[in-house]
Amino acid sequence: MGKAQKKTGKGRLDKYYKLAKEQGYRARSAFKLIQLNKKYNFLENARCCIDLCAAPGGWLQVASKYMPVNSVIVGVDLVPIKPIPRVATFACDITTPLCRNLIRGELKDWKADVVLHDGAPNVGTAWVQDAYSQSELVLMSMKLAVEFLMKGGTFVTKVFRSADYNNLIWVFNQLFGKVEATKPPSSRNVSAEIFVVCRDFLAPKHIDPKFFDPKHVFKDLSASTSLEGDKVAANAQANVFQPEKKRRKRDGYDEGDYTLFKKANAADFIRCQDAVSFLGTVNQIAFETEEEKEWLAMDITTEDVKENCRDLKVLGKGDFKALMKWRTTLREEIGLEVKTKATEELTETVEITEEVDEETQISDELERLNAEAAARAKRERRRANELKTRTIQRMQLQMTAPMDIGMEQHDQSLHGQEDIFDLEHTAKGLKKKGGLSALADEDDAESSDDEAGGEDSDDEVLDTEDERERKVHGLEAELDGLYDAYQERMKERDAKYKVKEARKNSKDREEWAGIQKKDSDDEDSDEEEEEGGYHVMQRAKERAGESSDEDSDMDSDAEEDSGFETTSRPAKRVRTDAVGAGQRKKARVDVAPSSAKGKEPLSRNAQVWFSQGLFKDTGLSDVEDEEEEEAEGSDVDMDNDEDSGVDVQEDGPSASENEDDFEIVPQDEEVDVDMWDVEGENEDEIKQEVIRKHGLTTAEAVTLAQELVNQRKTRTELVNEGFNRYSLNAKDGLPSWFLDDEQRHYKANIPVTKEAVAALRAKMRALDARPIKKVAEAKARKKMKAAQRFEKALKKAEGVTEMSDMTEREKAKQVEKLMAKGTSTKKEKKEIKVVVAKGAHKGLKGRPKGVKGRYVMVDSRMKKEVRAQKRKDKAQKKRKRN
Ligand SMILES: C[S@@+](CC[C@H](N)C(=O)[O-])C[C@H]1O[C@@H](n2cnc3c(N)ncnc32)[C@H](O)[C@@H]1O
Repeated sequence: MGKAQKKTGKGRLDKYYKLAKEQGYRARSAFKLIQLNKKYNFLENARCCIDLCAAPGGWLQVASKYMPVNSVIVGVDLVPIKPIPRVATFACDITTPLCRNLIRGELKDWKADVVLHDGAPNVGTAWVQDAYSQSELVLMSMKLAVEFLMKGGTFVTKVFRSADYNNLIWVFNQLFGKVEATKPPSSRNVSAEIFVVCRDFLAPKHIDPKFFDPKHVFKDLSASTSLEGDKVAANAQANVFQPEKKRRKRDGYDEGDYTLFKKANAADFIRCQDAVSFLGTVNQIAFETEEEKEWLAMDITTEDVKENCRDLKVLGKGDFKALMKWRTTLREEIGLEVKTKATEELTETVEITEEVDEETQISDELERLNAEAAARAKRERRRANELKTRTIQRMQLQMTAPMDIGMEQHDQSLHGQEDIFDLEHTAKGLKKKGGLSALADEDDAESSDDEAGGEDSDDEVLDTEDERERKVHGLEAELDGLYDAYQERMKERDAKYKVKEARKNSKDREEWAGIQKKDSDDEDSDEEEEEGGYHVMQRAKERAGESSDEDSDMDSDAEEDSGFETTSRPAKRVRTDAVGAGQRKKARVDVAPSSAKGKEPLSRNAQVWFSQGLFKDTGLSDVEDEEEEEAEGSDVDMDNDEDSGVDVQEDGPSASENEDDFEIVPQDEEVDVDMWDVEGENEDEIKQEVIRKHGLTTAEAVTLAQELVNQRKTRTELVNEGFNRYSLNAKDGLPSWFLDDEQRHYKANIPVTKEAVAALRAKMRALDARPIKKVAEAKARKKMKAAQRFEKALKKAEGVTEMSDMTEREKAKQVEKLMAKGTSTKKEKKEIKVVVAKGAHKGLKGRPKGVKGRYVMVDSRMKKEVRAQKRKDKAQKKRKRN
């Protein structure tokens, strides 16, 4: 038995208890209604519902959730119900006329589509209604139901499988078209409750009042009582003599007695007529009264007897015999002489039983001798299977027999929400909360309760195991599929992800970790990553066709400045192809000087070094090669390019080939796996592409170049170092999520020198600092005009100094003025006054009085008159011509 299994109170903390807590239902019974509704769908279309015996309100919560908004929901119970939105509640006894009136007041003229009843008499409390048995309560609830139900309505009620059961069903059948009894999976097996769903209310005009009269409905009960009594006795005997075998109580529970545990007083046992039946029906004999306590203190009441009285359900044959002997002795002691006869009878019975036992023992022994080995093997097998089942249950939480949870496996009654009965999900949820073991334990308990089922469990377990394997495979496949789909979606939506992918691809192809530079540190590698991101971003943009004019400006700028001409050129080509033909021409003009400039920053040493044969293959000597290419290309394109004498662009098929050269090669796992296959023809091409593409644009490449230039490394060393522990990392058969994870966290420590990083940073900074082209042009224009003004001022100043009729002081002043004017960037605006000649001034020539500085004379009508005059002149000219 599991530790988490709280069996107190019928194992209250079961999965539905937990689910109810999780989902905010007030009672685990809410799931009973959910499951009933899932099966019969009576809530979805209901507009009015009455819940009789509704406290604490679990069913009301479900009704409120599943019924359409604005439906009328009324809940009644003896105890007050905490408010629930959209639900009217009141405390009342459903068997009283007051309750009827209250419901009527609440419903007004409405009729109910559904009446629910989950009532159970509050046995053991002081309520008046205790007098009512469950069956009577059901009958009362039905009485209310038929009063408020509309034709075709549904009545759901809980009944206990007692002797009244059939009578109740008969009555239901008289009033409803369809009557079905069902036990929802959430109803505990140990509970005798069953739910009857009565649909299609016939709404007869006249209902026989006898249908609601318990005396009438249950009238044949007493007749069957003696029969029942016999059955109970027989059952009890069976319980006593075969305590290890639980007999199912198929005849229902005794009226008002729905508990399994029974305690009786010792006096009852001693004084009862049928001690055997007594022992078969009672679980414990208690010594509570003074008299009984005296019996307890007597010598004949041995420790064994006391122990046996504590738990009668585990009595062995010897125990039983001892208990019966004790009873007989005690009866004699207390002088129950009148009963002596009966005692003798009973003693005889015991003796007979003893004889039967001896026979059974002999046959048992024989049986044991014959089948001992087989039985033991079977037992062991069963135990192993039980263990397996338990493990599987724990793993899957799928309930070995789906019927344990029944229809809820695909419960959609939660309106498209997560299926609470889909234990795959539920299990996960519970697992998180540590409820898994509790669930599994509960299942264990249930399975151990049901021992009879254990015999057939072999096949079941095997099936479950196969199923489990299949399930695990299925889940894995599903997970893979989901992961792929997730990646696809990420690619589609997330530009950043594209960039990351591109970076990943390029890194995969590089796989270079050869140079072990001691002064490299984490910071450097981080910087390298940062730097690499820019280029990857550019490449990703190019692939996605995102290049813009601004980008192209940046590129051209970059190229002008770059000391890494070889690498920036291919990027340029791709870009120029991407833009339109007109732009291409312009771009080519930009390229020409940059390529010429590009060589400058390479030191002589470097140039000499890169011109070696070694770099012919690696692409680091591409400067010259590409110049040659350009020369050839220019011949082809000369005709098209009027402005440019230089053309680095090849049109036609060869151009597109080149274009392909600079596209990111889709990541091919084979490339990684076969990377050291010397005979692989593609390998060199791929390498060349990588080199051409990256060249000295990455910090690693710069480091590598430095190492080579400074003769710290030879080619052989470089190649040897290429074989490292990372190079043999085969990726065959590994799931993609694992590879992705590795990609993210398992990084080769690529040594990068600080110098390399600094060089690339400086380059980036220079790029960032450069203004865009138009601004630069405007600035240049401004500068040029300033220079022109200055020159002009200088010339004027020279003229001033040469003047002989001016004093030196005057000359100095004049020159100063001129120079100030020449260097000033501000343009002086000449203020012109507009003077309207009015009155006496009209037609006057010369400066009008009181006006200083520049002025212009205007007439108030001048504009119109001038235009009119022009029109006239024009017309005259025309006439003359004609
Ligand atoms: C099992 S509970 C109902 C649980 C409820 N369906 C839920 O989901 O929360 C049974 C209820 O019946 C109520 N009850 C018993 N006899 C009653 C009566 N005569 N009138 C009204 N309520 C009664 C009890 O007070 C108790 O709250």
